[in-house]
Amino acid sequence: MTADGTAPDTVAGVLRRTAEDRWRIVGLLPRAGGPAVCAAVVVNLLLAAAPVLFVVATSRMIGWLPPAVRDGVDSPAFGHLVTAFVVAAAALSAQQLLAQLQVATGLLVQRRIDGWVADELMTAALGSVSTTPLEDQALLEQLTEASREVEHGIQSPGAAGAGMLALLARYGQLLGYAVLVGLAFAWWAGLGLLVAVLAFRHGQRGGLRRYAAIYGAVVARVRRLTYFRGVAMGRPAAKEIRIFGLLPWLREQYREAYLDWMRPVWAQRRRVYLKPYFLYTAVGLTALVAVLAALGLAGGDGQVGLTRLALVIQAVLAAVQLGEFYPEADVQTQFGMNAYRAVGEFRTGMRERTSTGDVATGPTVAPPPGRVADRPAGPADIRFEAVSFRYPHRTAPVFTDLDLTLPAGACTAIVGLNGAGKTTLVKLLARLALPDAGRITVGATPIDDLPPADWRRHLAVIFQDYLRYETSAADNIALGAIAHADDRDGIRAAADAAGILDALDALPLGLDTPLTGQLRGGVDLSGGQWQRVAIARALFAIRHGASVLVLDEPTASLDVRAEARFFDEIIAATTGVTTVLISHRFATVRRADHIVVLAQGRVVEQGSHAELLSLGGRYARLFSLQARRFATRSDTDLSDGDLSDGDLGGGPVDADGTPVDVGSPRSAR
Ligand SMILES: Nc1ncnc2c1ncn2[C@@H]1O[C@H](COP(=O)(O)OP(=O)(O)OP(=O)(O)O)[C@@H](O)[C@H]1O
Repeated sequence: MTADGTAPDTVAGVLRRTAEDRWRIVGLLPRAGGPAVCAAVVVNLLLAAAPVLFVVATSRMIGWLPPAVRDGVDSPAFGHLVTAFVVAAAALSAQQLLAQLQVATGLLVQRRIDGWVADELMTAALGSVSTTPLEDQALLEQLTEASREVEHGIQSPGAAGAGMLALLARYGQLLGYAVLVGLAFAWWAGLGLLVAVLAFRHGQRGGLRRYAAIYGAVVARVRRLTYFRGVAMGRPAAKEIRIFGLLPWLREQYREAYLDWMRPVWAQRRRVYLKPYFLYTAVGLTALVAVLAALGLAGGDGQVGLTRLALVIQAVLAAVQLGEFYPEADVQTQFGMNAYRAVGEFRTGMRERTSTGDVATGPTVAPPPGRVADRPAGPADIRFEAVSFRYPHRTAPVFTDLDLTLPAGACTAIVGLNGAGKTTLVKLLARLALPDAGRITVGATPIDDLPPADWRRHLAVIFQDYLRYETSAADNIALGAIAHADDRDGIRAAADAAGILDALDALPLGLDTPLTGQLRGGVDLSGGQWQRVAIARALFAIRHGASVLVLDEPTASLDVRAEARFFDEIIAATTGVTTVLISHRFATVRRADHIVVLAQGRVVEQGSHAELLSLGGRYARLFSLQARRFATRSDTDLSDGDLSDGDLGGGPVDADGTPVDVGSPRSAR
């Protein structure tokens, strides 16, 4: 049952939902702007009138033809014939011109509506403080469906709006023909014609509506299809596909995904299209035959003159053609309405899944340059107090009563096995996920009390899966503090601190080079160079007021020398900034002021590198495991002295593999 209690498959239910969907699209029209919509309405009404006028004029031509032939070129009948011809020709030409104008005004309306809907969609998608609602697969499917149509603009809400306006031309025409038949012959015949054509139309359009419903029910399966197509044709996977010879496998996966998607649609096609089509065609034909039979009888009896006979026959034939599929409106309105329904459902879904504290308040854009965001006074410790958190649809919590302090102005390294919750900790800190229990405070202030946008302006976070923006190198750095994008010196300084300035300067357009191989004149970077650009982005944010730096696996792609110098070159540039460093690499971790070991959703050990080693616990075991591995490798494989100093492992070790602590804590640098 639907919300209004109407069973979805009853005629009333279908009519009601169709009317609601259409009304929603009509409600979108003002978004295209009054003048554009008015122009489109006028064009479509004229496009309705022109063919009707053509039928009238050509019928008059037929009527005047016998007397004109009989009386010669100087006769008034010939004059009427010429006038009718000119009107018919003008109506025909106008029709051609108006068809072009219909496309142009339709596109304008479509683009404006789609722009507005895309905006709505983005606002809804970013409307929650946390990213948790977007972990919900049902919601993600709605977002995918809605954004796909809006993006492609073929079956989008905007196309539906333009399609609705185009229907004015078709139904206006139909009404015109029915009125002509009514005036020239009989009103019951005009009505009969209307019924016949609408029955044909219903057979066509209803089939499309049912088809769209079946298609909509399996649309989630398109995702797999799109995924395999993307993998097969996209650049990122090109190497692996070749190396592992995956083309046959991919082809098979694609074929299976396609069949999985289309099979239910094919299975039902006959039911939804063919049977109703025959039914409504039979009804339409009956009504049509009745009208034409009555006309034939009246014509035979001499009750209807030549002009009127020609008029009615032409009107009926032209009207019958309107019982067909409308390429300029039908698919657009049907699928565009579905897309807009998906937008609405996504918005509602976001609202429902967004708890009260999860609604973004305040501006989400960066403040103008010069305006310092409200900030907690002075550097302050950040505390996780009895924080519990579990992802939706997961049974096991990531954290249970987590207590943790990130000391102000110090560098805290977070260590733990895969899946221990390190990245989740950062999401909680950035309010991209909200605790189920407990709280996070900065100084004495719970971060929940700060407007999310303001709190996030204090953070410079580079996640493991940081973004590689397809824009210039300078922009890639400036996006850390977008309001200061014109601070060219700052961008250069951040790039320099991240050790990437020379490489960027050497690009064809220097810092203005687009960082992508997909654009002409663009250049792609290596993984390590990208990582440095991302680090530079965070440093730029720090330069413009962020006071908490979070780097998730910042040295994962750095070469051995760069990793060894990471602290001296990068972390040194952020003295006094509260820094959180997540890393599996002890050469990076060991120099942090404070090290926290996470396991089973809690802090199991914490202290300095030396303290944790002397504790002989989990950290010491992990450290010596990594150090021993590399000590063995350095004995046998590595002859380069540079590599043995601060390499991928824990640094120097003594003869039996026990790590030797030579790393200076950050506070002592
Ligand atoms: N979006 C998500 N939805 C559901 N579960 C998730 C999600 N992200 C992470 N998890 C789960 O939460 C737990 C912690 O993940 P998290 O990414 O925080 O670990 P991590 O310590 O950063 O791991 P790694 O060292 O591999 O990066 C894992 O069990 C993971 O499977």
